[in-house]
Amino acid sequence: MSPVLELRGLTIEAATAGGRHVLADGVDLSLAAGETLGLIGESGSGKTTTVRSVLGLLDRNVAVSAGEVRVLGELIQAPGVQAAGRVRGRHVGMVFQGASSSLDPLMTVRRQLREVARTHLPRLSRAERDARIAGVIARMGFTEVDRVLDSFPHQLSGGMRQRIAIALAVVTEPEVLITDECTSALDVTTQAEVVGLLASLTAASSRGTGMGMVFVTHDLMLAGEICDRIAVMYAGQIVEVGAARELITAPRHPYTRALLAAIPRWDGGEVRAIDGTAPRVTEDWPGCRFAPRCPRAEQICRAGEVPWAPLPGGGRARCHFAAGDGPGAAVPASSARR
Ligand SMILES: Nc1ncnc2c1ncn2[C@@H]1O[C@H](COP(=O)(O)OP(=O)(O)OP(=O)(O)O)[C@@H](O)[C@H]1O
Repeated sequence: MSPVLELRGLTIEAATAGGRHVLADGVDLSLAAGETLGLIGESGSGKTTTVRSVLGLLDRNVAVSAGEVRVLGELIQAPGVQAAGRVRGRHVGMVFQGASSSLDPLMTVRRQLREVARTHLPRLSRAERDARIAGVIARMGFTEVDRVLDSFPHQLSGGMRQRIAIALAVVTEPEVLITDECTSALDVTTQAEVVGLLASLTAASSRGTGMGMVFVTHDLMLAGEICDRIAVMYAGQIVEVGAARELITAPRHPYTRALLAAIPRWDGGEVRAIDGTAPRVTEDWPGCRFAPRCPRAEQICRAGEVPWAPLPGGGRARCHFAAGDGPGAAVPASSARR
């Protein structure tokens, strides 16, 4: 089956006073119907820029300089092509961090949902749209549907508002849902509720509407819980992609391994912060971008473009040493010999 969302060689640049910066560099990703793809990486790695390009919501000084984005096979972003408006809201839904605070405080939930439905589902009758709206509120786990629909945002809790933000994104039954740190501002219990809800939406829709989800987060363990596959982004490049379980239990790229080592553990195991900071990338950056922070980097890593290495579990990693023996054994051949 063809992917619902496809990014091919997507390169996004920003024009700044300090010159051109590459915010996303040759990003290749695809999302199948009903699949949840995690996009993870440190702050500033380019996750938001990448997904905003799908929505056509890039800043004015930022543009796609190479590659393309397709939704349901249709070209919506490429150099000189900006057609995301054709799919945004109808075929691609979005939920951002703090999305609940972007609800209109002066409109009831029902009115806000009606506006979205009227804009994107003009062929449905009013009765059909209202039935769709009541249905989506029930799917969000609300039992008192009319009470919620007649509420103003301030009458609802933060977690309820976030569920309304999700309802607004999925009421059109989009084929693609993009969520960007949409649970970060919530307390742990509410976060668990919202994550469970998102998981149930894609699980249900994989039999029904086939909605695929891109789940942007800096939280690798959360991505592991909810995602089928995970793509790890570093300094504008995807450096490892694989099945979620495989990637977390047997990470191959040193950056993925470093991210895992930086997660606090219950068993008192050592937590290792990643030394240094991610670079801002200008146009010509030779070699592996993680090399300056990588404990295992060798001369070859700094020399030129690093090819993708296919991994045993079906994933791939952009590291010369990713195919080493054993789980996570992405070590240079010379170190391995020592
Ligand atoms: N309009 C802009 N002009 C110049 N640089 C920008 C612009 N927007 C973003 N950037 C830079 O692009 C890089 C990637 O930012 P982006 O927000 O995509 O990263 P992120 O991985 O989503 O980070 P976070 O998790 O903090 O949201 C950062 O270095 C950021 O400063």
